[in-house]
Amino acid sequence: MFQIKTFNAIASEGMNRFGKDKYAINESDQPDGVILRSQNLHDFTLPESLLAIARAGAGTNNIPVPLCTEKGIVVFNTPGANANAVKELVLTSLLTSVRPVLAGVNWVKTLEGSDIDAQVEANKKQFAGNELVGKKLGVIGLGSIGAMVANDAYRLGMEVMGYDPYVSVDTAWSISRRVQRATDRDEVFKNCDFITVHVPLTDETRNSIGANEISMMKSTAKLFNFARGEIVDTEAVIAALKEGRIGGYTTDFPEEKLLDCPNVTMFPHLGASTEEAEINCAKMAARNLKRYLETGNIKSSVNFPMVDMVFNSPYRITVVNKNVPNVLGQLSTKIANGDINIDNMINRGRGDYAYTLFDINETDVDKITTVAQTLHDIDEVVRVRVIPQPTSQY
Ligand SMILES: NC(=O)c1ccc[n+]([C@@H]2O[C@H](COP(=O)([O-])OP(=O)(O)OC[C@H]3O[C@@H](n4cnc5c(N)ncnc54)[C@H](O)[C@@H]3O)[C@@H](O)[C@H]2O)c1
Ligand SMILES: O=C(O)[C@H](O)COP(=O)(O)O
Repeated sequence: MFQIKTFNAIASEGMNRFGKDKYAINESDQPDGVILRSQNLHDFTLPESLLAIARAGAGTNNIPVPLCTEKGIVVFNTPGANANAVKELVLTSLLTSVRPVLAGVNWVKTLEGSDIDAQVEANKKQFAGNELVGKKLGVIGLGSIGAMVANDAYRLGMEVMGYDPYVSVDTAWSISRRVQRATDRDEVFKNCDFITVHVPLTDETRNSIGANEISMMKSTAKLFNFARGEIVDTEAVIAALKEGRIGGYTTDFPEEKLLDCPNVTMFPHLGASTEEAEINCAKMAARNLKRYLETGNIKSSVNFPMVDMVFNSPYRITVVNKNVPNVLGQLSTKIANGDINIDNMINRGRGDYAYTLFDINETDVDKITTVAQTLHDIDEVVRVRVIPQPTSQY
C-alpha cells in the first residue's frame, strides 16, 4: 500500500487515479508521495519515507527542490497543463487594461430611475478606451504560457516581440514566425506598450525587473506579472507608478503595499484557477506520481532526469546516487556478487545526481533485499528501492 499525502484541494479527476487497492490517502504522516498546489513546503520536515512530490501546476518555488534532490526525492510538475488558463487571464487583463469596461459595469449597477438609457448615453464617454490592434506586446519567457500568449496576441492584431534565451526547441517550433525575436531583453523594455513576464522564479529571475528595467519603459507602458511576485521589484514599480513613469502594473500576486498605489490591478492568484486547468494538472500530477511509485520511471521531473524503461522483469532495483565516476561499476559488481542477473538497465545523470534502473531476472525476495542493502551501503548512494513488476505499464 502506498501512502499519499495531499496539501491543497486536488481535483477528484486526479485523485481518483489512486485506486483504493494500492493507495491510502491522508492516512499517514510517513507518506510515500505528496501531491500539492501552492502549499509552501519550505518549513515542512520532509519525512524519511518520502519518495516523490508532485506539484499540480507549473511553479515549484514552493518546494525545497535542492534539499529534495539531496535526499533522493523526485519532484514533478505538470508542464503546460494550466497554460491555457493563464493565457486567457493575461488576454483578459490586456483587454481590460485598455478599456475600463469593469468600471462601466459597476457604474451601471449604481443607476436608478426610469431614464437609465438616457443616463447611459450621457455618461458612457467616461468609460471609452483604446484598442490592442497595432500596439506592441513584449513577452519575457516563451515557455508553455509565454508562447501561447505571444501567438494569440498576434492573432488579436498586436505586434509581438518575445525574449527567451533558453527557449526549448519544442516551444520554438510552436511560436508564430510573426513573433519578433529579441536577442537583448532591453529591446523589450524600450519598445513595447505592454510587457508580460512568464519565467519561473529562480535565483536569476528574482527581482530581475527592477528600477533599471522600469527606467527603460515608455511612460505609458504597462507591466503584467502572472509569473511570481518576487520576479518584479515592487518598490521600484510603486515609485515609477507614483511618479507617472509607467502606465500600470497588473499582478496575480497581491501585496499590501500595492493596495493604495495608482494604476495597479491585482488578481487573487487566479491564473490557473479554471476547472479545466485544475483537472488537467491533477490528472498529470497523479500520473507522474503513480508512474514513479509503481515503476520507478520518471517523466516531467524538475530535479531528476527523464528515465523511461519498459518493465519486463519480475523485479526492478532503482538507485539514486551522486553523479561521480565509478558508482555504476560498483553497483553492477555488487548485484553480480549477489548472484543476480541483470536483464536490462538504464543510467542517466542530471547535475550532481544520477538515477539508475536495474531490471533483474530474480524472484527470491530475500536475496534481492540483501543485495539492495549492499547497494545502499555504497557511500555515493542516496536511495535504493526494490519494485515488483506492475500489472500495467505507464
Ligand atoms: N499565475 C498563475 O496561476 C500561474 C500559473 C502557471 C504558471 N505560473 C508561473 O509562470 C511560470 C511559467 O510557467 P510556464 O508553464 O510557461 O513554464 P515553462 O517552464 O513552460 O516556461 C518558462 C520559460 O521561461 C524561460 N526562462 C527561464 N529563465 C528565463 C530568463 N531569465 N529570461 C527569459 N526567459 C527565461 C524558459 O526558457 C521557459 O521557456 C511558472 O514557473 C510559474 O511561476 C503562474
Ligand atoms: O505555478 C502555477 O502553476 C500557478 O501558480 C498555479 O498555482 P495554484 O495551483 O496554487 O493555483
